[in-house]
Amino acid sequence: MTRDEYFQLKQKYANAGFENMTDAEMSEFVSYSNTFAKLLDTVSLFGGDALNPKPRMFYRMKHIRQADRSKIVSVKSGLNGVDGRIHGFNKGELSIVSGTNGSGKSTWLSQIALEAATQGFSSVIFSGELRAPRVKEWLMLQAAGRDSLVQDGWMYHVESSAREKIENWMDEKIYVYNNDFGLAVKQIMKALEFFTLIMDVDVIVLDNLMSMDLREYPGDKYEKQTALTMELSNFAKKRNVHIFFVCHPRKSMGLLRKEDISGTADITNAADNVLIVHRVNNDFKNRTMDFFKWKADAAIYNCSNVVEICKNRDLGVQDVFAESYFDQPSKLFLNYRDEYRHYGWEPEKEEWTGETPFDNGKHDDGGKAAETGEDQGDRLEASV
Ligand SMILES: Nc1ncnc2c1ncn2[C@@H]1O[C@H](COP(=O)(O)OP(=O)(O)OP(=O)(O)O)[C@@H](O)[C@H]1O
Repeated sequence: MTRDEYFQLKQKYANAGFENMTDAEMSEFVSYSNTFAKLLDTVSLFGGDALNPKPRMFYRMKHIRQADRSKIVSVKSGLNGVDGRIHGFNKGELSIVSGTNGSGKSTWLSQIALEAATQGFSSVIFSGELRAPRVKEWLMLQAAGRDSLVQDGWMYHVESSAREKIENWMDEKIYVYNNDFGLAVKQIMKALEFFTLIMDVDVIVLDNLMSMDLREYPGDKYEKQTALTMELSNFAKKRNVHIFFVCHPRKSMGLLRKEDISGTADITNAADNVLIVHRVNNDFKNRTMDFFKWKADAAIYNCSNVVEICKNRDLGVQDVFAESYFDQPSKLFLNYRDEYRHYGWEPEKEEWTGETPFDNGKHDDGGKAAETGEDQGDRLEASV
């Protein structure tokens, strides 16, 4: 069949109704369909052929490779209640992190950069509100952990012997954007594009939407925010990084829900994960008792911060509350009160288990056993 014949037949049958076809037309149609089916296999209608590869605009089923979950690279947060349920944060995806002022968003994300570094991933942090020295100080305290801090009045400092080791270890693993280069979002995106092209970057923390200057984007406030979120989602895929994007809520009172996150629903729709960091204070207790009908003695109220998974596109997880215990001196989110989080700057050391020949080997963790992975997640849901 020539090209012209093919197009003539295609035209002829484009709007053909089977009921009006003669036998001759029907057999012509059948042979056309057969030819067409062969054409699909040989001609580059749905993408290129071996000699002339082109991206396919539409896939046929047999062209679609089976998803291989073993190829997904994910960064663990270190919080068992989160990692146990969503198996970490996949590269190529976007997470929105929200929470009221002071709930611990920046603190947790700074810790994730350390967790990532310990797993061999590198991160870039944009902090619109904290200057680079402050970002570094928080990272230093967290990396040092309780055992390598010295108290000075109400302040804590990293022991001088640990300081240099931590600094050297973090040096090419965690980068901080210099705000002097501007907070205009186009400039930040250009800088990230350039940086991720020349350096291996796995995680980007953008803290936060409100501190970015969106004036260069068209449209009203909400359209600008939506445009940025879509751009971040595409950027994460294109550059194969995981982006944590901090978005404040629209309201400052009441129990924060996914719908209260700033901007329109487009922001959370575009994200692969939506997480809310809550601080477990009296307000949180009262409002969750009211909203979820949790009991006053629910185990979740023993912890200090909760990370709520509101949306997880990959595994469909939602309504999971991951408990954490905030360690004030080191600013670490811990899985249980006396946990020792180990970061890559120091050699692995045996964690103190509290076991002596005379006790029953239990941690002082508010009555809960230390657990990891799935078990922890299951327990958390059961505990409220
Ligand atoms: N449960 C807690 N108990 C005591 N202090 C905490 C707790 N959680 C976080 N903090 C501390 O509160 C301060 C504010 O935390 P952080 O900046 O991480 O909050 P945030 O949610 O990012 O706030 P913002 O929305 O204002 O940027 C930090 O010094 C942090 O270490």
